[in-house]
Amino acid sequence: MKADTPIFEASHVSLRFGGVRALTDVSFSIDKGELFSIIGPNGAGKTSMVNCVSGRYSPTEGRILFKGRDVTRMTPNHRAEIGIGRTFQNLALFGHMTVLDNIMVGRHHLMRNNFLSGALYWFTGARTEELAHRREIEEIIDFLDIQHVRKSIAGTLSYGLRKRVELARAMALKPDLILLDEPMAGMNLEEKEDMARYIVDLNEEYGMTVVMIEHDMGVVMDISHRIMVLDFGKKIAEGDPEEVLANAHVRRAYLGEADDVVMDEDDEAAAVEAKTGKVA
Ligand SMILES: Nc1ncnc2c1ncn2[C@@H]1O[C@H](COP(=O)(O)OP(=O)(O)OP(=O)(O)O)[C@@H](O)[C@H]1O
Repeated sequence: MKADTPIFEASHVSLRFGGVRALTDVSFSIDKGELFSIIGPNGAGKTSMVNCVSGRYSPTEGRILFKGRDVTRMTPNHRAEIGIGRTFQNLALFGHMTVLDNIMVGRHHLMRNNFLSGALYWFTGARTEELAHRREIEEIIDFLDIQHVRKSIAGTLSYGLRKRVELARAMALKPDLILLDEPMAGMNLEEKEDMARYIVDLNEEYGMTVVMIEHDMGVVMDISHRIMVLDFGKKIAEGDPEEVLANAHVRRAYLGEADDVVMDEDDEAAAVEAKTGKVA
């Protein structure tokens, strides 16, 4: 990858579900080290976009590039292997397993050796590998302040702590790009503040590029370097927090403010579609 190649690029991405247009011709790019947020009203296409990045959905049209490589048709597992990690809007932890085991699950693909393979374990370097692996996991556990619950069963923890464990699992994959789907959802103010700090630190200290969907505008404006705004599946604005806040399209989409932006025919059609689920 050339030094100036963006770590991620979406080029003219459209996504349809039958007659519903979830995304229409969305293009954007993210530089290595950015903390990039995607915002927009309900149904704007944020989750659809993130799913196109993670590989859960394949765009109907357009291309997805990661580190300069075309990954448009690559499976989510393969994308995870090359450095795209994610958390989910709804928690996806194994509730009956311990915190530690949940985090280890995230790491399996990184391990060259199967460390359960008996005698080979001692002679193949698997043991050294496992020790290094454990050390890194413990570092992440310390980083997210979850030492005190490492042996607890995940399903018994508070919601805020479970969100943190889920973040630990995604971080354990050592992704270059981490997708955070509503990391503050359902949290109280204190939990939100903690989570915001962890996200800034994982971006700055671990050097992970972050793509975040979040409904809490205070947090988004506070920690994002750049923000893309979607409305009815289209990109309506992109820029730093100040630019986005000052943008007339955004004010209308969020606050219902009248402005001098006139909807074109496609916008009207998308609006009808979003309300009725039918292509106009
Ligand atoms: N699997 C699906 N099948 C059919 N339609 C879908 C599917 N996923 C999303 N959509 C539709 O695509 C549009 C965009 O949805 P999406 O979930 O991406 O929006 P969002 O911005 O993430 O919304 P929210 O903030 O409510 O989570 C909506 O009209 C939605 O109903």
